[in-house]
Amino acid sequence: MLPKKQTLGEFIIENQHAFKYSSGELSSLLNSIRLAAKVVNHEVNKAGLVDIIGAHGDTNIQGEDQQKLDVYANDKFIQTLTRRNIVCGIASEEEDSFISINSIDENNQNKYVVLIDPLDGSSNIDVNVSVGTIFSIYRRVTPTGSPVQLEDFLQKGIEQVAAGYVVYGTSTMLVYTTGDGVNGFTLNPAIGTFYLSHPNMTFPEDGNIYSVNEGNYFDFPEGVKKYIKYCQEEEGERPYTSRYIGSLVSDFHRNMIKGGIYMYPKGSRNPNGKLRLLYECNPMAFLAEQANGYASDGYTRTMEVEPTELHQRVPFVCGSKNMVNKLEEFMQKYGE
Ligand SMILES: O=P(O)(O)OC[C@H]1O[C@](O)(COP(=O)(O)O)[C@@H](O)[C@@H]1O
Ligand SMILES: [Mg+2]
Ligand SMILES: [Mg+2]
Repeated sequence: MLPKKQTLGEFIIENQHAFKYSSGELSSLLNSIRLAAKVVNHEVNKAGLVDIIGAHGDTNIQGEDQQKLDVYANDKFIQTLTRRNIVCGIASEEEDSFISINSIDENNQNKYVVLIDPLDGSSNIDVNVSVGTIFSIYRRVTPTGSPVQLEDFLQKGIEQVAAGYVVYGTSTMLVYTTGDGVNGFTLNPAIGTFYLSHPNMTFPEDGNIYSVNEGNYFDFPEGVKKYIKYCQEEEGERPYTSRYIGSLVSDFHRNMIKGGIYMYPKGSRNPNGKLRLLYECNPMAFLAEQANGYASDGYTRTMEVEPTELHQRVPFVCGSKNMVNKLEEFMQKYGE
C-alpha cells in the first residue's frame, strides 16, 4: 500500500508555522496561486483544440507580441489574487504598471505584493513544448492603510518571503519556497489536487548540462564564450550535454533535478540580457539558493541587485553552485 501523499493544501497548513510572519495570510495567498494554476493548466492542456494559441494582437510594455495564453494566464492570476482579498498590489510582465488593490473591507490592511510572469516560455506555446508561470512575493514596505507604491515592488531579491513556479509539462507541477527549502507538488488532473511528489528539492553541486541559446554565441561576453568552450572540451566529465528548451521554468526545473547551468547573458541585441529581474530572475534565484544552487549576473549575486525599474532586465546565470562559480571565474578572467 503506497503511503498517502500529502496534498499541497495540507502541506501549506502544516508548514505555515515555519514562516516567521505566520498569520495564515501567506497560506491563503499560496492557495490562490494553486487555484489559478489549475485554471490555467486546464487551458494550456487543450491549447490547439480551442482558440487559445497564437498572438493576441497587442504588445506589452517590452514591445513583445502578447500571446493569447499570456493574456489569459495574466487575467486568471490577477482575478484570483484580487478576489481573495490578500494582496495589496500586483505587478506582471503583461501589465505596463503595477496594479493597486484595495482590500474588500476598504481598510487596506493587506500586506503582500505579488510579482508574476503569468506565462513563461511564450515562444513555445504554439509548438506544444512545456511552459510555466513564475511568482515572487514580498511584504509591502509602505504602511498598510494606504495604496501600494512602486517601492513596495522594487525590493531586492533577498527580501522575498516566497517564490515559485508552475511548470505545465508532461505533468503539471507547482514548486515553491518560503525560505525553508524547496518542495514540488504534482497535479493529479483526475481529481484536481496537487500532491507532494518532490520533497526538499536540491541542485546537485555539480552537473553536466548547460542551457544557453547558442544562436547568440557570437554576441556573448568573452567570459561566457570561453565557458561554453570549456563545457564542450573533451576532459574529465566533459563535454557536458547541451539542453535548451527555451522556457526558463522548464530549463531550470530539469537542471535542478539533474544538475546543470542556465545562462542568458547580455549581448548587443540584449544589452542588459533578456530576462526580467523582478518576476523571472529573483524568484528563480531564491529557489536556486534554497535548493543549494546559486544565481548571479556573472559577477553579482542576483538577489543583491538593487531594482530600479519594474521591467528591468539583467544578465542571468543560475544552477549548480560549482558550475555557476566556474562561469564567474571565466567572467573575472576574460570579462566582457
Ligand atoms: O528565445 P530566446 O531568446 O532564447 O529566449 C528564451 C527565454 O525567453 C523566455 O521565453 C522569456 O520569458 P517569457 O516567455 O515570459 O517572455 C524564457 O522563458 C526563455 O528562457
Ligand atoms: Mg518569462
Ligand atoms: Mg511571460
